[in-house]
Amino acid sequence: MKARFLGIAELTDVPDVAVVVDVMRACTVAAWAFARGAERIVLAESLKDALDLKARHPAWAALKDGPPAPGFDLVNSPALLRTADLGGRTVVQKTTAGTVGALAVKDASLVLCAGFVVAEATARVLRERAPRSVTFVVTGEDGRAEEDLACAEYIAARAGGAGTDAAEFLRRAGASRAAVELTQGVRRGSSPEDVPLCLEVDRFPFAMAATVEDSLMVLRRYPVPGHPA
Ligand SMILES: O=C(O)[C@H](CS(=O)(=O)O)OP(=O)(O)O
Ligand SMILES: [Mg+2]
Repeated sequence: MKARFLGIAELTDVPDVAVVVDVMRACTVAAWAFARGAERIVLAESLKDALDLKARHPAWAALKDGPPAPGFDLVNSPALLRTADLGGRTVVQKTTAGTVGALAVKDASLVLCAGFVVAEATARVLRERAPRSVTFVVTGEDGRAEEDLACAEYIAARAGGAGTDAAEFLRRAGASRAAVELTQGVRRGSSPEDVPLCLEVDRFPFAMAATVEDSLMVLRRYPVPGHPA
């Protein structure tokens, strides 16, 4: 399996298989939303689209990054989400990087969304599918976000079958600009517990895949052989 690591702006073709990585925090938040019972996550193109969807579907939960805002029910924080009851609900998510990265590869035949919390499940899907090449979308900081690159490289190594120690990858992610800013409370709508939650390797047994459904990009749990979805 050949792996390439690209920022969103570097995507010039439609990949066959794409893994969209946003450790801090969109993909970690998405995984927690599923763990808290969400049925699906609609990835919105814009804040306006998110609010329009919420207005048309009042039972849905709208989520954005940054500070809490009128019309939105949730912020992009795993720590603040982990006590939410989202049983059976649809979440609409709009963030600066993660949701944008997923939408940028919506025409790929397989779009997985990942962070450390679903690393092995994601790698396992790749091992099973065994594509000739995988495009890792490093969503943060124009493809240079160290937490996303480290996680992408870790998943690629695991997908290659190597027995890979997570420690050095986690050290890089923990020293990233995003981790520092989240720890210092520079980023709004956050908790001091967000960084450790984003660095929990294999916290969840499921992978996450996004597909276009009725013109919306919808993220769902993706069954992993040998694990409950
Ligand atoms: O919410 C996040 O972690 C970031 C944006 S910021 O940290 O609020 O500036 O968005 P994401 O798309 O999850 O990287
Ligand atoms: Mg990010």
